[in-house]
Amino acid sequence: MQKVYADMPGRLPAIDRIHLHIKRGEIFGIIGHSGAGKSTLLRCVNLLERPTSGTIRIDGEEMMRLDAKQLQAKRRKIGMIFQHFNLLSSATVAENVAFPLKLSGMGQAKIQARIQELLELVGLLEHASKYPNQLSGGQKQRVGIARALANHPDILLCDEATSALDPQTTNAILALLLDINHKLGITILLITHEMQVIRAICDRVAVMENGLIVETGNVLDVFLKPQHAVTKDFVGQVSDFTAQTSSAHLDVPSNSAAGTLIRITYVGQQTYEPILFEIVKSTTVSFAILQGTISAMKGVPYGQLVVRLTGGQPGDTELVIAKLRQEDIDVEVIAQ
Ligand SMILES: Nc1ncnc2c1ncn2[C@@H]1O[C@H](COP(=O)(O)OP(=O)(O)OP(=O)(O)O)[C@@H](O)[C@H]1O
Repeated sequence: MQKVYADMPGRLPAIDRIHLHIKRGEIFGIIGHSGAGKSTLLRCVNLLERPTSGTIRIDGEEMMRLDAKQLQAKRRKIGMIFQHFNLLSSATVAENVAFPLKLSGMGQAKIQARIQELLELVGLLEHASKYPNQLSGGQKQRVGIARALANHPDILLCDEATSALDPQTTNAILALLLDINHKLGITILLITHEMQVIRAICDRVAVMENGLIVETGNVLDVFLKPQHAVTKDFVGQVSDFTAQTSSAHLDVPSNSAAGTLIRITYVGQQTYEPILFEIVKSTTVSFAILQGTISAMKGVPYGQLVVRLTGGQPGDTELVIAKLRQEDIDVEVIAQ
């Protein structure tokens, strides 16, 4: 898929060569710096922007082939939330949520019942008759979410939904999105420039630069083995360790040059087990931990250690590495 804006002749396409398949029920994140093309890509999904070439298929249906009425019906099944919430300031919370329900022709009694359900889901029942300017940013986004979910969409598009919020409120909104994904099975496609948003709730991620997707994969893989420079930069935002690949970048004392330098990556339960210690103990090798972190990705703990292995009988270092790998631990030899 490609999008060239009409008023940008001679310039690069806003997005180009996009091939993306998003699975039903997953939370998919698109990350990129300002101008990378994230908003354009997101807005192409529900045809708020029409791609210049290519197709968008949702549930097997080609969006570009729908007539106006069919498109309207399809859009009801695609909710959207925004960075600046886009609420009607002269309408109460309940009226904001009622808006899409009225558009879809629902009767008054049903609308009232649905508003109750939605406000309960987002934790705003007691604020139903307040106006947006009486709410905090987080509460406004909850109204945005309730409104987006009003017509039972299959897909929720999130356009920098937490970028205007403080870190604590961001976490609460991300937790709500995760909860909605679990409870309703709704597919979430979000764009962000914050890697911590990706780490907190996404299953898969695509990294964009200059209108192109430069890297895509499972969040865990992308975090632990970022390939592209932009991805490494984003991963560095949220990691205590950075994805250095050579010992030259590590803060290693110069008098510790001997031995083998390895990076060990643990995921899940392994993170809490003394596997390295147990394996080294069975040999004559010594080890020193030079860097280490433990973090969590969508609730799954993961950790990395940079370790120098020294001494031992010939072949012992190789044995330690082989045994670690047998335990399904990822080992990268950084320097020997
Ligand atoms: N309506 C428009 N008309 C012309 N050019 C546009 C339009 N919208 C976006 N662009 C251009 O397309 C490119 C991609 O912009 P886009 O807003 O999709 O990126 P983004 O990654 O979402 O950035 P940001 O995070 O700053 O919103 C930019 O060069 C931008 O100037």
